[in-house]
Amino acid sequence: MERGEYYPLFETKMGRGRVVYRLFAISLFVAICLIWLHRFNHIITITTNHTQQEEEDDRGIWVWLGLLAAELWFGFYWILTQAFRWNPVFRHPFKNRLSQRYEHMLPEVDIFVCTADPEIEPPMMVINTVLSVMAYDYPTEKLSVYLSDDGGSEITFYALLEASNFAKSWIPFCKRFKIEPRSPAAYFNTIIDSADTTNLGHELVAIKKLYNEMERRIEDATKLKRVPKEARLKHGGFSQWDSYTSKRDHDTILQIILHNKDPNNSKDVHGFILPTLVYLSREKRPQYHHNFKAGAMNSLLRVSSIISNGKVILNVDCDMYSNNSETIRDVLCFFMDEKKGHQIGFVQSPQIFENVTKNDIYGNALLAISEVEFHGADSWGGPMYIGTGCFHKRESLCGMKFSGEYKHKWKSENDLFIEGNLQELEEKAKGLANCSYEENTQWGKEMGLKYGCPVEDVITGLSMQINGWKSVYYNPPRKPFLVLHGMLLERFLWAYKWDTVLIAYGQLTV
Ligand SMILES: O=c1ccn([C@@H]2O[C@H](COP(=O)(O)OP(=O)(O)O[C@H]3O[C@H](CO)[C@@H](O)[C@H](O)[C@H]3O)[C@@H](O)[C@H]2O)c(=O)[nH]1
Ligand SMILES: [Mn+2]
Repeated sequence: MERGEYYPLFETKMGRGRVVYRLFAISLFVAICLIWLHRFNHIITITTNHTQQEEEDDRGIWVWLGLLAAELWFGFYWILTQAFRWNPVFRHPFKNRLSQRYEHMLPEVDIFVCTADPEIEPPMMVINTVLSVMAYDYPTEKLSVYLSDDGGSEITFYALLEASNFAKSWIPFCKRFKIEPRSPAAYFNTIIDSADTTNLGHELVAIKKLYNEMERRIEDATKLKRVPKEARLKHGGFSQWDSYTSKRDHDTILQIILHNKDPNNSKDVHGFILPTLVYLSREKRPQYHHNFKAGAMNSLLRVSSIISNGKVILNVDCDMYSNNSETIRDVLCFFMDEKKGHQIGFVQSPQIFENVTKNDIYGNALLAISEVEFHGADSWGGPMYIGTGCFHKRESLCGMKFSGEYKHKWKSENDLFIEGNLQELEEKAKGLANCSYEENTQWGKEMGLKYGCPVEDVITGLSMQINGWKSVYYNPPRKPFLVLHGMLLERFLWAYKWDTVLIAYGQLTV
């Protein structure tokens, strides 16, 4: 970069075919107006002109009024939706420039994975998501992965311990062979599909064997609903379940599984540091409302603030794995752009389903939203936050308001200083995930995710925009995330969600 010259870290391109679409939209609008006019005219004629066919017309008027009402409504709705189609924009990050300029001062990134029920969301699925995000192409010492388990399940914890061991081989394998995607299950599926194993040879066979062994142990434990005795004896973390009564009544369970302060256990097979990995099951008591995912996310925000305090936060549901290992770098191009980056509060990527049938005759893939409407929203201050596959600046999520003077300082060093050893840190962090912590605070109102709404993500995103932040929609050809098992699992989850909504609004005790 020459002195004074500014090369942006991303560019925004207008959608092609805008003029054609606008002509089409205007012609449709004229047509809608003509239909309205026609209805009005006819209704006025038959109400004022009572001379001919009076009886017949009187009966017909209700049909005409009904049609007018329907057409007014649909026309009005159509006009509103044009905002999403009028000016679609597309974002293109330049990650080479990011590396050139900021490779040595890339920020810490915290990744929050949420799970809530080991039966609906099997531990194998959860750890595949965790492994996929641990294997991002990003300096591992700047990456922390937190699993929030609202199911408080020992099996999920056991699976995560297994995953932390497997990661020691998996992460170097991913980086060495630059494989995609980095969820082991998804990757092995692509291998079966393409049968292209020749260049990876015995290394692939070895890693697949390790994975299969781990899978068998976890599947066995899941089926038996019991953690193997040896595992329990080996890891002190299981003792935290001693005081456990039920999923809705237990102390905070928190375990820092991998951390660079624990040198014996935090390195991969080649001696390189692994990302920090933390298991959290926040305290639950029957007399306190847990506020579903929003409550879990807010606990994670506080707990992570004293363990890694990443300035950028990625939130994914456990049924959605990372499909592109470069996504963090791409997204940082938006946040770190010297001119436009300051105001960007969050970067949302689409929810794309892994294996929707090719023709998708029922429109299950929701392509109109992900391929058209969100691009349209992006030109009006940005898309909504849809709860998963979203990167936030910690400040925007914690309720800070954006003002014109605000400039984010990306420092080369994290300002977090950890006193004492890991046990002390765990104890301190547990306190932040207690039920009573939020009493008489702004959590759930002005800070963190908002409570009291089944679509907590949408209202949280809107309030960030009210606070002055803009958002960006990032939808590259290789999708950043894929939702697992297509719609089948999603259908189950919807059923489960409506159940939780009914519980919330039916005032049943939870
Ligand atoms: O008490 C709870 C309930 C749910 N979850 C997790 O929250 C996520 C989303 O819940 P789910 O039941 O799967 O809802 P969906 O309708 O599939 O989720 C969509 O809609 C939600 C509400 O708008 C968003 O929060 C999600 O991110 C978005 O994927 C899942 O990972 C759950 O494990 C918790 O952590 N605690
Ligand atoms: Mn879901």
